[in-house]
Amino acid sequence: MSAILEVVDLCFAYPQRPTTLAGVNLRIQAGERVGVVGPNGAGKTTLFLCICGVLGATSGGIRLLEKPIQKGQFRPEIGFVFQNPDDQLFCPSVWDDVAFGVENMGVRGEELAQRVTRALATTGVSHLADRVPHQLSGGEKCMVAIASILAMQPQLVLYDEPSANLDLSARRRLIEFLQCSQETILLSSHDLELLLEVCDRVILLNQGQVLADGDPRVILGDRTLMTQNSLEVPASLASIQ
Ligand SMILES: Nc1ncnc2c1ncn2[C@@H]1O[C@H](COP(=O)(O)OP(=O)(O)OP(=O)(O)O)[C@@H](O)[C@H]1O
Repeated sequence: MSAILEVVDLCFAYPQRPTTLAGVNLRIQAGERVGVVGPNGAGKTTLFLCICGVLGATSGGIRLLEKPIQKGQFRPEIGFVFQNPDDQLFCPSVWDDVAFGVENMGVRGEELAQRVTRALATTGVSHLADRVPHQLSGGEKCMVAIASILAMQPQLVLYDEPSANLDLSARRRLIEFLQCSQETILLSSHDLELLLEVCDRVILLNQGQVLADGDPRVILGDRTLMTQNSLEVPASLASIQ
């Protein structure tokens, strides 16, 4: 079966810095929901920035839908939801923000309106369409930022710490949304309980290398592996051991 995303021997170093990604290999099939865990500085965000072409690999390669990712080249098949929605929302209204990326793809008129309407409905924020983005709550901004990506109809969505700064009910809405979402997902988070609820596979990254790849309950429940990598077994798994 062909992969939607293939990362082969990916290495990356920031200028004048030691290697951040040291030979990452990853193969993701369409429809998978893959969590990425690892301690601070493990290279999770850097990996995402390479996958979406913001950073160029030092060596190795990335293929999305069998076509190589090239630095700086816009690929609408991939969407990146930033950790901080304020980095993503800058228009005078929510509607404009959700329309922005789609318009840049050259979509206009009825199709543009339909895509924005659908993305707002899918993320449960249709009622916010006329609001000023920077006046929204953290949870509202998070869902609007996701809507702005979904409107571009990506096949693979990268979520970088999507539950950071969300209260319990906003986090719950996010989990329910992710559980029903149709796209292939790569989701980096320190919220291991969220990963257990959403993901069917987890990758453990540390010092720029994939140290484990498999069933979330097996990997996140492995006390030795977790401790060695400055992580903790999530409470829901610790209680059943
Ligand atoms: N723009 C940059 N220039 C130089 N070094 C950077 C840059 N961005 C990140 N780094 C370094 O690269 C390493 C990996 O950072 P990265 O943000 O990818 O880790 P992370 O796993 O996402 O961490 P966290 O869980 O804390 O968000 C860190 O040592 C970090 O200091």
